[in-house]
Amino acid sequence: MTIAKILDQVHVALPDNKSYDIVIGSNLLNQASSFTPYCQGREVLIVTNPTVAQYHLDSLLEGLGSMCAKLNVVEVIDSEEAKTSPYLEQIYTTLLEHNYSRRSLIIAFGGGVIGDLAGYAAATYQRGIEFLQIPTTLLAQVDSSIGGKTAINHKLGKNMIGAFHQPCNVIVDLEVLKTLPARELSAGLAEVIKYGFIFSKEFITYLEEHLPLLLAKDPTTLAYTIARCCEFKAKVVAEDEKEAGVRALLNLGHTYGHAIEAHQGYGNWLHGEAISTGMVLAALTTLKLIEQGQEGLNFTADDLARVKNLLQAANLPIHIPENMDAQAFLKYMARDKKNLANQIVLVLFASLGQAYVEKHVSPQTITQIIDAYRN
Ligand SMILES: NC(=O)c1ccc[n+]([C@@H]2O[C@H](COP(=O)([O-])OP(=O)(O)OC[C@H]3O[C@@H](n4cnc5c(N)ncnc54)[C@H](O)[C@@H]3O)[C@@H](O)[C@H]2O)c1
Ligand SMILES: O=C(O)C(=O)C[C@@H](O)[C@H](O)[C@H](O)COP(=O)(O)O
Ligand SMILES: [Zn+2]
Repeated sequence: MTIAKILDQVHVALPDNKSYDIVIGSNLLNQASSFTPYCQGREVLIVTNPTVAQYHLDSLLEGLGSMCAKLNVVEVIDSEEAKTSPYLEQIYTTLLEHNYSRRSLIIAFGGGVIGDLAGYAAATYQRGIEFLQIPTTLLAQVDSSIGGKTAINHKLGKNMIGAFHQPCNVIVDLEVLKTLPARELSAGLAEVIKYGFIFSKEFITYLEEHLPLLLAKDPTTLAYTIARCCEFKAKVVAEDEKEAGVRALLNLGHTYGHAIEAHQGYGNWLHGEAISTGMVLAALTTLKLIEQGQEGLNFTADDLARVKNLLQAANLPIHIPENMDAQAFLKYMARDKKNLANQIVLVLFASLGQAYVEKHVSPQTITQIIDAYRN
């Protein structure tokens, strides 16, 4: 058996006994029982999909051994479409058919789609049961498995039906990334790069220098990068669990990006791809506000070029889909969860490596930005 190794551990500090650890390491799955106490003697349901199951389920089942009092697996379809009611229903039905109780535990074993769906099932089944995150994509390891945002989509808007429900533990096994397709790795890198844009110019420079190693899945570089991202997210979630303030910064690029995902049909643009273009639009919005005379912003055309270059180096799109005009964006942006009384709220660049929440961008300005970038 390959030896399991813990490489890092990040604590998410929350009130009301909701704190938990993110355990980062290699070969953790097939010795899972050693790294999480939460399955011992519990009735456990693993929620996954056929792709993840094909590659990694045997390993996890081996790792859980006989520690669970009951263990079943439910596989939903492998698609963003899984974040809809029929698949939530599939999980509830499995739980009920096997008499799972309030003391039972759900394991979300997959990417962000599985995490959001299984997390929402856990938040709502019998008014809420515990769940454990075992994220298997880069995106899920650095972002979606942490912080307790769980949701399904609505055709009129992304993640519109959901709940804040924190996991009891997050187990990040770097080994699973070996089977992750290149396009999905790049989508995860969009959220990695996002942390640099929001919180740290030094991290941007690190990513500019280490992107080839990340794309080559170099284990040391991946481990360092994932741990730094988990730290960024853990800190902001600890400060503002339910997005009353600073947590909104994690939405950089998402107001534009979610509009792209919904308009294109969920899954056609990957989430990371949509927010890549969304972050370029956020940068263009900052530049537009500076042009309009807004003070206190320190962002230049050279910074925009760095934003675009880094995203492109990660093989991410930076252009608007051809079939989307400003009206198409505004239709979805008007329903964004951050909005206040009919005012679109955007997360923009205060400078390169520092984001802020902007409450005063008009639909006319957004139209000008999109029209200019399309041509
Ligand atoms: N809750 C949050 O805070 C949060 C944060 C960011 C994104 N999200 C959500 O996460 C979703 C995107 O997540 P994602 O990018 O992980 O996509 P995903 O869950 O669809 O996974 C991407 C693809 O990779 C496959 N896959 C997963 N692990 C694999 C592995 N180890 N090897 C091979 N293939 C593997 C999946 O089956 C899928 O086909 C979106 O719905 C987005 O809205 C949520
Ligand atoms: O954790 C957060 O907070 C985030 O905003 C992380 C985002 O990367 C993620 O895509 C999240 O699901 C978006 O949340 P939403 O509230 O805009 O749906
Ligand atoms: Zn995101």
